[in-house]
Amino acid sequence: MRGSGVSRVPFLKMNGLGNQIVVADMRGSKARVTPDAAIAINAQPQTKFDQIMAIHDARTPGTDYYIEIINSDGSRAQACGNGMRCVVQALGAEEGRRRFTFETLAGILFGEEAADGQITVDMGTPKFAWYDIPLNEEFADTRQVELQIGPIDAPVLHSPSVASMGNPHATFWVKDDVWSYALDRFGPLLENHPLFPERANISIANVLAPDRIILRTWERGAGLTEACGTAACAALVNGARTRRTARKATVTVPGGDLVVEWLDNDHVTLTGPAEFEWRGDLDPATGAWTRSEAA
Ligand SMILES: N[C@@H](CCC[C@H](N)C(=O)O)C(=O)O
Repeated sequence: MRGSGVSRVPFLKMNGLGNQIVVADMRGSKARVTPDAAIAINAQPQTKFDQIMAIHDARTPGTDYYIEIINSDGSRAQACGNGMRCVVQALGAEEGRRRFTFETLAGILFGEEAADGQITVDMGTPKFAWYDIPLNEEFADTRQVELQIGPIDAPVLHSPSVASMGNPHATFWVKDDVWSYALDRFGPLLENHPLFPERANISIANVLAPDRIILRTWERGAGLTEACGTAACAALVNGARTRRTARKATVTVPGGDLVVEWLDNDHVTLTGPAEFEWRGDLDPATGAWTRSEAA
């Protein structure tokens, strides 16, 4: 997959539990995927994606690669759990090893593929201070913040727990079916709510048992997705600190099951699968792409 320094770079179309991922190999290239290219790639049905994971040469000693994360609206994201699993699988297949250390905007992360194909990514430590998420208003306790949607006296969704997993998340707790909420309608309003100066990923969570959460997410910069790994991590840490869940749970998202654990060292791990679909090459400046003949 290694890039050759010419203007087109190889890419893999992959998914992490249905989270649509393009892994672009920018190694050896000085180029970056432009916002216009991302929007153009996403505009075509075959390459509609949630995130591009751009693999760059390492910038920091002790890390294998620098990973840049680009949402389908062209914006940059600090973290992407499902995309990191795709990167681990892609590089593992190429390099014949199982463990990698990456640098992202969220910090240094580790990823490892087990013999059964399940991939675990250490997503770092969560942050809960209002200015770290960030929020536009000071809250001493971010386990429950004042935010609601729907009629003032009968809100449809209200009082989310908020957290940063490197990127901003709001977890709205519900006691009934997460599918009964019009997340496609409320998601964009909440993502862009003035409380979130950098916008936010918006999730609806139903805790079925201390070790089982059902979750749907409206992703910042990407919209409704089949899976959002960092949202699953945020739901688990928010669940544990509000005593709704244990520190380890299966988080069921539309695309399937993720296992999230909040370790004693404060790091959060995310475990799940990744799937290769097909490969091609693309121009990171314009988004023009070609599918390779060979699978
Ligand atoms: N799909 C992701 C999250 C991607 C980034 C997010 N949309 C943001 O802008 O913060 C995941 O699996 O974590």
